[in-house]
Amino acid sequence: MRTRVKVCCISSREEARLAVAYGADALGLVGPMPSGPGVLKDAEIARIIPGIPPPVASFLLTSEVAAPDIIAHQKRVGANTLQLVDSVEAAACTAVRQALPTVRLVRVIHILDETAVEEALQAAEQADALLLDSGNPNLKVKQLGGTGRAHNWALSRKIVAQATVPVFLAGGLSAANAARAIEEVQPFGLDLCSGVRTAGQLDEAKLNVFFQAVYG
Ligand SMILES: O=C(O)c1ccccc1N[C@@H]1O[C@H](COP(=O)(O)O)[C@@H](O)[C@H]1O
Repeated sequence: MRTRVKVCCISSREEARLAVAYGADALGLVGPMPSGPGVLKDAEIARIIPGIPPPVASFLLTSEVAAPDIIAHQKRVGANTLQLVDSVEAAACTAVRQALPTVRLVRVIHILDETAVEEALQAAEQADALLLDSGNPNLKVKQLGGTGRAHNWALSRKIVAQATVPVFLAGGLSAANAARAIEEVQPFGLDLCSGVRTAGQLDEAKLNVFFQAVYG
């Protein structure tokens, strides 16, 4: 199976074009967050999304947790996929699905310890895909992604082996560890932000070596 790639923290139409040119299957646009390097204003996200060609998916990363707020966020920007980076109740996910039946839901699980395995398998019941990242929602200023850190991939492997939906692996990925991540975790897709950036900008040379590492 071909490993899909999502390039996150897209900050302009030019970055979107570059990531798609190298083979990105999905682009991530980061809405307001308590922390992280890739945050954009909703108006900027709404300007970038119409430039993303089909069939490339547009993921809106939202830190909203209440159904009306998640729905309103999607409507402001028009993404076809919602990446829920914080902990969202099952009932809220059901309400979002009912209100936005054509929008895909990707639920993020931050891999802190073994309890993440059960959390992920339960979250999969209200998700089109899971995304395993390395944030820490328990901190005073929450980290909900974009940390540049890898987590315990043995736990991610357990989730991939048992999940009923596709699983993306994120957190500290780059050309240096992409092949090992694919071999050890066998995810549906890889998702990365800082590993293809230099001084915050999408770096074509890093994109090139990353895609070579993934596809050879
Ligand atoms: O990048 C951010 O600013 C961000 C903020 C809050 C939640 C998620 C965020 N980005 C996501 O984090 C992963 C991993 O980032 P990295 O590769 O470790 O730098 C990234 O792919 C985005 O999905």
